Amino acid sequence: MEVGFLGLGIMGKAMATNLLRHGYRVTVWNRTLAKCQELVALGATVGETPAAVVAKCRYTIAMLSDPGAALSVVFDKDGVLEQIGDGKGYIDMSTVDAATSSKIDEAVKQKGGAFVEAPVSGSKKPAEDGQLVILAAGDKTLYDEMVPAFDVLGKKSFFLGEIGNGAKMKLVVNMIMGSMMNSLSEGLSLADKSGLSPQTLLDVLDLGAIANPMFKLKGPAMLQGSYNPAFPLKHQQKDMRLALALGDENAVSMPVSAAANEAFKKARSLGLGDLDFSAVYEVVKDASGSGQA
Ligand SMILES: NC(=O)C1=CN([C@@H]2O[C@H](COP(=O)(O)OP(=O)(O)OC[C@H]3O[C@@H](n4cnc5c(N)ncnc54)[C@H](OP(=O)(O)O)[C@@H]3O)[C@@H](O)[C@H]2O)C=CC1
Ligand SMILES: O=CC(=O)O
Repeated sequence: MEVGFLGLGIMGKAMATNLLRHGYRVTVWNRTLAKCQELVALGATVGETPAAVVAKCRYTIAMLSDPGAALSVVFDKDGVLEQIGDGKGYIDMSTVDAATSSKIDEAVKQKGGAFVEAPVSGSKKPAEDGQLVILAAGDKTLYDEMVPAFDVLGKKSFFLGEIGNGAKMKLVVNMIMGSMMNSLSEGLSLADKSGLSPQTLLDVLDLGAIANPMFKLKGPAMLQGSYNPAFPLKHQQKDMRLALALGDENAVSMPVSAAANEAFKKARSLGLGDLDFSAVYEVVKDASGSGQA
């Protein structure tokens, strides 16, 4: 099967690599074209523009940073819309809001193509290991055709019905994750400030009812001040912002998430946006007046 892949950031690179390893023929495009070379070394071919990739491939997957990028790759000159049409499918796996997905869906359908939104839960390592959780919605026929590829990329796919449901599910999940990261940061700060060992706190957490892979993976690195980006903080803040907008639309009060969003915003303003989202700890530590963690 030949697939196109647009966007070779942290996630896209790992996902396209997995497809190549599983025997897919993959044509890649990235805004910064030089990033395609690593994939070429693994057997990919390069399309010069999103339109060129769609012209060549029956199915094209996108994994882009945010709503602006997702829209630009579809609607701008040399974009997806120029070549999408009958018999072609477009699958956007970026984390965006439902309105962005709907705009893309309508435009692709108007041209005779099919569209599935399929954001993913799981970060760099699950992407490398083909262990993502895929939250798909939209055209069911295209979804069914993509299941073999989704099975390479992930450990489980959910089909959630109409367009927008995948985007909304992803935003709810990441809203919870962002709040949990803030809560962990406050806990580590409080432990430190009150004379406890933050590492012992992590050990205690790991044995109890709120043990989870995120605390286990990120906690020790946070104590080292090590924030090599798996999930960039700027993307987590984008997800908090979009989730809060969804809460606004539905008149759902979310004070915990709103406070977490402020901490991520503050971290961005301090230039931490390209670090891992766990770098929000630096902001929480400062706000609590905590010393060394
Ligand atoms: N990292 C993670 O753990 C996870 C991320 N996600 C989501 O997946 C998506 C990708 O994340 P990730 O790979 O980490 O992000 P990166 O920041 O590593 O990569 C972003 C990609 O988007 C491209 N891009 C950005 N702006 C534009 C634009 N205006 N036009 C065209 N291309 C653009 C970048 O191109 P260029 O190389 O030229 O900058 C790059 O290919 C995001 O929506 C994120 O929220 C979902 C689950 C986990
Ligand atoms: O969107 C990020 C993730 O870890 O999932």
